[in-house]
Amino acid sequence: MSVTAGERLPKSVSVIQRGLDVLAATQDAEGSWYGDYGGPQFLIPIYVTGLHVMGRTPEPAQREGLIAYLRNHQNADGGWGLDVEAPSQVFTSVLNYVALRLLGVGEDDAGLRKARQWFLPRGGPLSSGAWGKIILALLGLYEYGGLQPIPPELWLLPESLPFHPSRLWCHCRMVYLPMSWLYGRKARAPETPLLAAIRHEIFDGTYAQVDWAAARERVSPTDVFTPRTFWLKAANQVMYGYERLAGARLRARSLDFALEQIRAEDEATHYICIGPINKVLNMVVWHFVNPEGPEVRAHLERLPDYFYEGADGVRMNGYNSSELWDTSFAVQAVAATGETERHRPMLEEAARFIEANQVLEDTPEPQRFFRHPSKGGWPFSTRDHGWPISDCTAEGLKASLVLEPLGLNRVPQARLQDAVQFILSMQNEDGGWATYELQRGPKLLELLNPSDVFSTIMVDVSYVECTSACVQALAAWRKHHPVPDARVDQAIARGADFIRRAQREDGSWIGSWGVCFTYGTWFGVNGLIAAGALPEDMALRRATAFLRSYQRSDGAWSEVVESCRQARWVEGKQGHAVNTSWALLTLAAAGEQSSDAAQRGVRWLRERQQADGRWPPEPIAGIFNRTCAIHYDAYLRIFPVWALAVCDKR
Ligand SMILES: CC(C)=CCC[C@@H](C)[C@H]1CC[C@@]2(C)[C@@H]3CC[C@H]4C(C)(C)[C@@H](O)CC[C@@]45C[C@@]35CC[C@]12C
Repeated sequence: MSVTAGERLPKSVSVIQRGLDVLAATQDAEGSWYGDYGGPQFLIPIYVTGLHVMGRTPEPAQREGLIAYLRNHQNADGGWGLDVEAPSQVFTSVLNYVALRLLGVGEDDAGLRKARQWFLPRGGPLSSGAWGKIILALLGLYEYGGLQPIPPELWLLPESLPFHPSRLWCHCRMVYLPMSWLYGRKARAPETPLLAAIRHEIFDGTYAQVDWAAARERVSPTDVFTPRTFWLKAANQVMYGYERLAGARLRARSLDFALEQIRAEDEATHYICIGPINKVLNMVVWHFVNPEGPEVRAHLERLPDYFYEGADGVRMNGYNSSELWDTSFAVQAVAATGETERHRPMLEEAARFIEANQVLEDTPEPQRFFRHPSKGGWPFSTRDHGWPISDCTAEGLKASLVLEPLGLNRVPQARLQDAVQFILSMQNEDGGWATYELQRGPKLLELLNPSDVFSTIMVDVSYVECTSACVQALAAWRKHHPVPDARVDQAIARGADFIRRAQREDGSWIGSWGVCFTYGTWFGVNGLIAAGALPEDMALRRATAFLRSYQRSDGAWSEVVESCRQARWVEGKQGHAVNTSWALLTLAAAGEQSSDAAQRGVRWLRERQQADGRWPPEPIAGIFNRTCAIHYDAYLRIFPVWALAVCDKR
């Protein structure tokens, strides 16, 4: 049945109610939506390596689950990709091979034989992306002389230098911090017959003949997303030279400095750490410092925070959860349906979670440990994690303000004000907002990105998503708290300018943390509208025209991770409910909810719902650093309900 422009479809009541029932049924006891946050395929090997270096193995049940997971996600060609949907790379293939061997799978296992057949002809460890070599060096399966140098002395350089480590994006900084300590110590697991056997297997018996200096430069084309620049190669040359001369006293001082920073990170995050990589690496550092010490024990206790049991085995997640983020969106989605009385208990619980997870104080000595003040911010996951993010704070604030008129907000006014201050303190000079901190270094630092497989990891820069969320939150705050505040007004105006400048020629915005143009454009449009853009604004009209031009004949929208990698729209095989929801939310925000395009999308979304109230699984909708997909478990439960609610309002 075709729908003519302006014709209204019957209200999606039962579809929305079934969707809401699913949301209610899957809410956690703490009021959040806890779920899988997996996808990257380099986390389990880093974990297994860490344990092995420490002379430990996972508990038997976890061991079985990890093996199952790795087997389930081996590609048909024998390798493993950067994430579960990606084509094979040497980095993840060698590491997952080693992980399976350390977990007890035999060298003659058919899957492992196939893996060797995939990575050996491609150069094996010698042509792995950079992080693979570092992890192998820890196991003594690669020589430190074959790595790009990571001297801890970099930390002792004047902080005013544009490339001082404190200027790096905090994720990059926090991963390279323990790496620099381990590199500075040339830390290495004790040799065992198993490691000797694995070394023989992954080098096909050629380890003794390797030219390690040449190996530093080698990377398989499969692992290159960000080619090494002239500047990186030059910096590496300087650092190789330094490494040969490095004096013991300066090395010791820099190792102490790095260790102090590691301790600060551990304590500020209750040993969860900013992410799973530095979590494991920091733990390994402490193992080398004091294997029986309290730090190692504290780390071991918080390891479970990163694991999730799925039908495909035990997954290691990319964060300690996405709870605050998902809960904030869920609240806004439920509120949009208007079903707030029926779902009051669900909202009450969510409000409790949001209140309980705001960060209430700064970390100790923030300047000494290069931390932006945290008070008032919300993190992506939980308060214990301790790293607030601009847009998570914005969504936490928006959700609180949505709960307020329902009498359900539990965050006191003074703390809402703190959140506003936190957001204001995070605005960059270009008017936009980055993720965790102000932009600290020049964008040109990206020319020194040594990771091979990731892009945009060096500097925290302004993103349309973060900027839009902050503008929306400040605008919502201004409505809620109509006391004139020039700082808020200016911040909104500057944010809107940034969003306008970030719009692409074709009317879209590219997403950096979601796939891809539907995500970015949802943020771009909502940011402008929150800042006061009128329906006839050309930026909005161009954005909706862009979306309409990519609508499928069945009414849906569909994008895949390749969209982010290639920075151009790449269509999926079929419609995706999450992309369709973002597109519909955008059209509705721009006043086009009754359009033919929107109503065809609504129809597709409604028909796609299963009898159990869920939408069927679909490809991953999350992304980071342009290359790695990451799964947002709750998106399929939140966004379709939200989109149907706003597109079917009378
Ligand atoms: C250091 C590298 C290259 C890899 C480790 C992985 C992490 C960088 C990323 C894993 C989770 C991310 C994506 C995290 C998740 C939430 C987003 C967001 C949705 C809040 C977004 O709007 C702002 C950026 C995010 C914080 C993220 C940054 C990158 C990760 C930590």
